[in-house]
Amino acid sequence: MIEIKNLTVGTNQKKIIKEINLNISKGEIVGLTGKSGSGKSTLLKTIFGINNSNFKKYNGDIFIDSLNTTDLSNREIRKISGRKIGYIPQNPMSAFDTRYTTEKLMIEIFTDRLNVSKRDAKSIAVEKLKQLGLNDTDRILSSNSNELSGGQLQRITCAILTGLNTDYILADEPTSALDFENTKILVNELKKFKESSGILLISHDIDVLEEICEQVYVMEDGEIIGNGSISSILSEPKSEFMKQIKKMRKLKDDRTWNTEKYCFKA
Ligand SMILES: Nc1ncnc2c1ncn2[C@@H]1O[C@H](COP(=O)(O)OP(=O)(O)OP(=O)(O)O)[C@@H](O)[C@H]1O
Repeated sequence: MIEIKNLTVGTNQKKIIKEINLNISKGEIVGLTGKSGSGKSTLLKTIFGINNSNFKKYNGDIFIDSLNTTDLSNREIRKISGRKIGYIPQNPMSAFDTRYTTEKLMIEIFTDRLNVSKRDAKSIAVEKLKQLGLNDTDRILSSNSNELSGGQLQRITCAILTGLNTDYILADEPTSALDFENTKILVNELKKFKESSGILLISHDIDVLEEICEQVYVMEDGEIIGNGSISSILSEPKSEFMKQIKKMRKLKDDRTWNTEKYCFKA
């Protein structure tokens, strides 16, 4: 289990996330939503140990399967990264080395971490890419990161982490760059993956959160202001942001209904 206890992080001038308490167990996808700038990505980066250099911890602890990772060195973080915990960044471009093709990158990671031959590593890469809807595997594998889109790079990261069978995945808006069909594919992969892993998922997509998260946390101004199922959160929205989401949802439902009515009439 990942346990976050009373975590407060920020710059010298300002606390960005405040007194966060949150748990992620294997077998569940925990959702995280909230206004832009409320601190969601900061929380994920803090858990993964890659926060901005001008940030400091004011208070709190992070435990990953009882190991206190709050003050681990970069070297120690690298050791658990990919095995115990993996991160799908919101802007994956900077996480990839543009000199590497996807094939070189995936083969290197799988041979190193899974102790398999290059041939087996390539088979795993092809299988995982296809599972994530990246069916044009020859092109994807022979491309460098600067020849691929942000959504493709996020799915490649997801393919690497599912290939490694990482214990916990922190995913920062992995569906935001995807069309409907590929969102469905990724959602199904996350659902399958949660059987053996725990996932913390940032999303603004209420339909996605509703479909795959039993527990969703809402952040505002660095604090968690509510949690529960999407239906319970929307039935008693505690902030302006959640009220807006409820309104948007109703508009969408009305539109769907109207469209159906119109189609039937026609
Ligand atoms: N390096 C930094 N120095 C100072 N403040 C920062 C830094 N990085 C982010 N912030 C501030 O921290 C706050 C939280 O940012 P964060 O990226 O965590 O928000 P978010 O909820 O993930 O937003 P979004 O939904 O737009 O991705 C914002 O006000 C942002 O301006």
